[in-house]
Amino acid sequence: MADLLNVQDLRAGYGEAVVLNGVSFSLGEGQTLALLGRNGTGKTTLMDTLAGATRQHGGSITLGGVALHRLPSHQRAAAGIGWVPQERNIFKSLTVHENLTAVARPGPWGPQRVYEMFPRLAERKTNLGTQLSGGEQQMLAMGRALVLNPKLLLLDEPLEGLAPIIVTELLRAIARITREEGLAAIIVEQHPQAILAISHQAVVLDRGSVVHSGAADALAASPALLDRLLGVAR
Ligand SMILES: Nc1ncnc2c1ncn2[C@@H]1O[C@H](COP(=O)(O)OP(=O)(O)OP(=O)(O)O)[C@@H](O)[C@H]1O
Repeated sequence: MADLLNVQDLRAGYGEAVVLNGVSFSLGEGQTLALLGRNGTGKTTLMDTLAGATRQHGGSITLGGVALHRLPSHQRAAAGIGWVPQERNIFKSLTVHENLTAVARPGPWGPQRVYEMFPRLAERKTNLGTQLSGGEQQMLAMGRALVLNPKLLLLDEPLEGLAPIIVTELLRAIARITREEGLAAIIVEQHPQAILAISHQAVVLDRGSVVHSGAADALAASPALLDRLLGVAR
């Protein structure tokens, strides 16, 4: 299978500070990768670096053969990165529908398809971002990334702080988008079992380096290894 994303010997961080030190991995088209690790190990820094929001000190990132290194964030979106940051960053003064139409790019994903995926958003089309619950904001943030018609979706802790019923709804949508619709994704999660269950690959970071890389189902089936890598057999 052809690689969609190739990360080689990546060094990146904030200003002069280097957080990621020699990170390498690749991801095939249509594959989902669970990005795991204890707190503060560099997961968000890696997502932000793929999206162009940190300082890259060395190494390379290619998406579909295109080098991303010199591209600013908005050009990476055009190159195929659909980034859903931890803070969600929706436009709070715009309506749900305006949030989606403001960034939509040509392709199979448009606002209508987002509403089919997230019926709650369809009901809130004319509500402002400020009027949405945390779960609805997360759905809108994902919808906004989807209407960019990306090649790779980056989801940074999409389930954090949400009620169990919303977590179930979001997990079902994420599984549909990745497993059924075949969109490649990298998903960061603190509680890995649910994400490992829908991922093909797993990468574990520790202190800015990759300490484990392999099949997601093998890691999910190894509580002792999960315990060693993440601290608890979750
Ligand atoms: N804006 C920033 N400026 C400087 N250092 C930062 C910044 N953001 C994060 N760091 C540092 O980078 C390191 C990695 O943090 P990062 O947020 O990437 O980890 P993480 O694995 O995503 O953690 P968590 O699970 O807590 O979100 C930490 O030492 C953190 O203090």
